[in-house]
Amino acid sequence: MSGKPTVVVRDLSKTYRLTSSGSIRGLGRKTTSVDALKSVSFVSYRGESVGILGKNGSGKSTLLRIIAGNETPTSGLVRVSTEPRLLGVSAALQGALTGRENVRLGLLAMGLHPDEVAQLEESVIEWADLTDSIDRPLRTYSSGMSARLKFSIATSVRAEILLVDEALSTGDSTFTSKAKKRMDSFLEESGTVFLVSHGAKTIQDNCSRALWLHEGEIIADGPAESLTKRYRVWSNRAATGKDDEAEKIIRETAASYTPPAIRLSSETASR
Ligand SMILES: Nc1ncnc2c1ncn2[C@@H]1O[C@H](COP(=O)(O)OP(=O)(O)OP(=O)(O)O)[C@@H](O)[C@H]1O
Repeated sequence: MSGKPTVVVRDLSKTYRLTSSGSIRGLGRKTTSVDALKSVSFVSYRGESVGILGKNGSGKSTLLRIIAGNETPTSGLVRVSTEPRLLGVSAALQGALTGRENVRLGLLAMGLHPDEVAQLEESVIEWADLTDSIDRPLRTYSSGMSARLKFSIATSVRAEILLVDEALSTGDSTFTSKAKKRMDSFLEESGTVFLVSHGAKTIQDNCSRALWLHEGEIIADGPAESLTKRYRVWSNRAATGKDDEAEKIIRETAASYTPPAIRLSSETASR
């Protein structure tokens, strides 16, 4: 990859510590910890669409939240070329407000001036294909309609780094292909898209590169086409109870992965 680096992640780890009241009268409170990410390293470049694959609880959303700056890592380094925009289907839109009010609120929340909001509003609604229902409360929308609206709001303003958490798997096929076009035009303008999914197909259809997270660690980083094929085989073995075979795939995949050695130009310069 010859483009400019957009996200640099080095030795990133995240441990959540949970305290529970373990016994009567709060005596013997227990602290447990979850290693959500373990020494994750990679560099993304302009023009790349990077899929983050992995089973439930493998650390995908945690990684995205840390890149977005919404969460602090326990250790490690994250550098971004510009402020990333995180687009997640679970992010807050207000059910009691109309679609239009949500568009305004969303755009204002993204830091736009009210004049810019007024200028963009109609195009956001049009892209989401919600002209007829835009003045209805959002809570009356189907999940596909909400996903379209959210995607339209979040992608209406250019960002060099776009982080998408599962949004594409919520819509119907028309929306999925529209969303893909929008992402492609974004990539043509030299952005980087990160897309989180447990669905190999979503990643295969939308990404050039994939990272496979397993229990908080990257076990593969490579072309989406070949990596998603391997992931599918693993996923099939795991789902059909062929645990030994699934485990073997994980072991072999992890064994052939070498984390990148990352040195920042500032570090090189100081030598
Ligand atoms: N705020 C939190 N407090 C405690 N544990 C957390 C928190 N957020 C995530 N975790 C734990 O960290 C691990 C990774 O979670 P994360 O949501 O990043 O995984 P994921 O791959 O995105 O999962 P899914 O595909 O189910 O959304 C899980 O074990 C999860 O329970």
